[in-house]
Formats: sequence, C-alpha cells, structure tokens
Amino acid sequence: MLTNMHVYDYTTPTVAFEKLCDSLSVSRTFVSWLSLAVSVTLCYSIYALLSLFRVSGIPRVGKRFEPSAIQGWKFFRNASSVLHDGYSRHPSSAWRFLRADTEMIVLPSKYVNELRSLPHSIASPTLAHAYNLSGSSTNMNIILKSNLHFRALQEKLTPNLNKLTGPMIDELNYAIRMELPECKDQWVAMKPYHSILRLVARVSARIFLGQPLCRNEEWLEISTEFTENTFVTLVVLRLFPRFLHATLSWILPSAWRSTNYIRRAQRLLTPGIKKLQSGIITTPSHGDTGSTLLEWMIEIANDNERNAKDLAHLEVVLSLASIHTSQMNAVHVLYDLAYYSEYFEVLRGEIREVMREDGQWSEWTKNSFYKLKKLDSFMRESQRHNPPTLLSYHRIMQQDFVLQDGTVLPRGSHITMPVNEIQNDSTVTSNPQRFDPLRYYNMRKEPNQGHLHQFATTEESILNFGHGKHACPGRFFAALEIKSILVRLIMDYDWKLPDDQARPKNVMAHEFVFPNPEGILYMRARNET
Ligand code: HEM
Repeated sequence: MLTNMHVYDYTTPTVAFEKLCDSLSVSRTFVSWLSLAVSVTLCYSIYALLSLFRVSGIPRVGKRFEPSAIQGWKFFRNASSVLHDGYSRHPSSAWRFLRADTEMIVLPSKYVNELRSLPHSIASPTLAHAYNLSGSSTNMNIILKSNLHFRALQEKLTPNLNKLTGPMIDELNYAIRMELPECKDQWVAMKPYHSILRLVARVSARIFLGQPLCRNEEWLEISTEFTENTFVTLVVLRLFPRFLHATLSWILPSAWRSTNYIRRAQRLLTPGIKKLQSGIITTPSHGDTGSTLLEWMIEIANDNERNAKDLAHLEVVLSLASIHTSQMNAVHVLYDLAYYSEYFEVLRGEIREVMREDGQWSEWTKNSFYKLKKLDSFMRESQRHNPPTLLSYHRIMQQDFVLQDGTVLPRGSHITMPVNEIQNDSTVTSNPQRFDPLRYYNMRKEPNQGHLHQFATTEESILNFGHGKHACPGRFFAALEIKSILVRLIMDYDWKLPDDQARPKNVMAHEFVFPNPEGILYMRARNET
C-alpha cells in the first residue's frame, strides 16, 4: 500500500521538482545548481567526444584523450610550442589541433594558391574572423552583416593615399606635441607601448573621421579601449567551450565595457553621420582636400548599409583592425632599434637622402616614404621576428572542398596557416634565427626583385597580412602611417634601453604576440631637424 508521502502530483514539472526536493530534504537552490552542473558536464562530454571524431584522415597533434579544455589551456600558455610541434611533424601536409573552443585544421602554405581565390561561399574569411574574435559575444558579428569597411579601404582609401599624406603628417605634428614627454638635453624614461598607441590612434582618427572629431578625447578612448577590452574578453572565452561563451560574456566586465563603447560611439557619431547623409555637411572634414573614410563609406554604401548606428559600429571595428596592429609593429621596431642601436645611423642616413631630394619631412609625399627601403626592410624583418599572430589565413569552409592532392576540407571546418613557422622555415628564409634588418633591402637589389619583399607585399609564404583577394585591405595605409611615425621618432630623438637590459620580452596569449606594454626606453630630443 502506498503511503501519502509517495503520492506525488506530477501534473507540472515545477510541482514535481518541489515535491522531490521536500522528500529528499535538500534545498531547491542546491538541486538547481546540481542540475546545472550535471547538464554542463554532460554537454561538455558530448562536445569533447564529438570533436574526437570530427575530421578523420587528418592527423592530430596533442594527447589523444586529453580533454579539449586542457589542450586549450596548453595552447593559451604555449601556442608556439604546439604549433612548432605540429609543423615539425607535418611541414608539408595538413594536421589539426584542439583549442578549448574548436578544432583547427592547420595547412602548409603550398595550398595558398589553391585557396586564395575561392569565393566566400566555399571558404569564408569573414566567418572565420567573426568566429575567432568570438563575434557574438564581442560585438564583432557586424562584419557578417556588411563588408562596407573592406570595400571603402580597397576602393577609396588605398587609391587616395597620396592625398592623405599631408593630413597624416599634420596630425602627427600635433600628436607628437600632445603625447611625447619634454626631453630636451636630458634622457627621459617612457613606455613606448602607450605613447605610440596614442600617436597611431590620433593619426588614424584624422583619416577615418577628420576634424574636429579626431581630437575628441571620447573618440580616442573608444577607438583604443574597445580593442583592449575585446581582446581581454576573447582571451578568456577561448579557454572555454563555445557553448559557454554567451553565458560567460554576461559576467565578464571587459565584455560589458566593449558593448558600452559601441553605444558611446553610436551616440557620438550618429548625429554627424545623419547630417552627412542628408547633405547638410558637404565640406571635407580633414580641413584639407579629400574625404574621410567615414565619408567614403557613406558615399559607397548600398541601401542595406545606410543605418547610421551600423556605420558608427563599423568605424569602431575599423579601429580594432587598424590601430593596435600598426602600433604593435611600430613598438616592435623601436624595441629592435634600441637593441640593434647601430641601425639608427643607417636609417637616419637614408632619411637624410630623401630629404635632400624631396625637402623637409613636412612636405613629403607617399612616394617619399616609398623611397625608405632600408626602413621598410627593418619593419618587415621586425615583423618576421615579432608577428602579430602565429596563425593567419583563417577560413571557415562553407562546403566540402577537395584539394588537388586529395586532402578533404570538410564543411564547417576551421582552417588556418602557421605563419610564424612558415616564414621561419629555412627553406623560406635563409638563416632565420639571425635578425638581419637589411635582409629584404638586399633582396630587392637583385634583378627584377625591386618591387617585391616590401613590408606591405604578401607572398605565398609570407602571410602576416594574408594573401590573395582577401588579404588585409589596410596594409598600404599601415605601412605609410608606421613609416611617418618612425621617421619622426628616429630623426627627432635618441633612444636607448635602460642600462644592461635586453629588449623587452614579448607577451603571448594563445596565438597572439604583443610587444611588452611595460617595456621602458629612454628618449632624448635631438637637434638635427
Ligand atoms: C601592421 C598592421 C596590420 C596587420 C599585421 C594586419 C593584418 C591583417 C590580416 C592578417 C588580416 C586577415 C587577412 C585574411 O583574411 O587572410 C587583416 C584583415 C583586415 N585588415 Fe588588417 N592588418 C594591419 C593593419 C590594418 C589597417 C591599418 C587597417 C585599416 C585601415 C586594416 C583593416 C583590415 C580589415 C578591414 C580586414 C578585413 C577584416 C574582415 O574580414 O572584416 N588592417 N589584416
């Protein structure tokens, strides 16, 4: 016979749940947390199991039954050894490794030419960038909605670089006065990471938004801090399986801050965008000839791309793509120059030659900067030793695709290339351990090589900017901006490392490589210019 205690009303799950808790004499909160933990563990186990079987036929590096969370942690701590291990075993074929949030298929560069012109419908770089940046949790999924920013850079900004050189130089003059310390006749300690970030942010803002917004302190904060917070968020999220990202981003302060920066950018930029769209503002905002990137975006936008808030959002995305990437290269070059200090005079000699031909730096054109082949070579060599990321050429396969040697890239898989391993392979770069600042300058002196091996040129095995039709559309602007900043820093100041100190060590997180933000250099004003 059943006692009353066992006669439950199961008509609703809530009632059944409450009765069960009463009968077990445990608190409802405890049971809720327990069920959540069991569900998460179950989902995670299924996810980990599925990832074991996902891409058969392509060998995987890493311990076979080690959970993806542990492999992801190892990748976070020491991505270079994971990639070095995989590349040493499989230098000319595909292999894969597990991150906590996905599995990556790593390809050698021999496949670049097969992949470089595939359309988005087969291999999508945009989906891969959005995924890699945890787009749905970091406000970066806007790039899936429109590629207006990409087109504006390719069709408008790059062909007009010559006209933009004047405004860039003008803004840099102002930025240097605002951001660098007074150091006449004395050595002053400073952190280049922070000062150069502000120089790049100011010069970029002049080109992206024009005057007076480029000097607006709120915009300068948004354009630098959005990126820093987004990277903190994605570095953390990458340690967890994908299905937890949305929940985790609710509790990460860096994710709230990024979202707030997007809202602030929309509040700040939308009124001006609407005026430009309705033709109320017609004069170019540089205060010079030419347009700003924002004006070009408005000019070429199609009917689905005219939403003012989306345009403001894309301006922030452009800041993420451009400011820290350029700043990092400039800081690496300065750290390398301070270490190999004999090259200061080599580069100054080259700059003096261009001044003899083209006049004072303030009158230079894009072509004047092109003549700085030794500086260009130094920048490229510094980038080879300190690439912004160890992995590049990300694509998500939208269809199964069979490479010519029969390797199958399944639909949904995430492919990438180990740029750092490839460019430091001795079959690609002779004596790769050696830091040889004039390596590419000397290569360009060979017959028919003059236009090759430049900082902004991409090659099958030099993939820091990608390669082919999806390669970085901002790389020519980046080269010009970085050179204009470096010319000033090299000519107007002496630089040195603190006594007995080596070059500041890079900071690594997952595949990302950052110049040390705490690195200190001493600077002193020179009289020459
Ligand atoms: C040293 C500086 C820079 C580096 C190393 C760099 C590197 C890259 C790389 C590797 C890609 C991906 C290419 C691919 O898919 O294969 C990329 C894409 C892109 N870059 Fe750059 N970049 C730099 C500067 C800039 C600048 C200054 C701008 C803007 C003015 C810019 C705008 C973009 C955009 C819009 C994309 C495409 C993102 C998308 O698909 O939505 N980059 N960049």
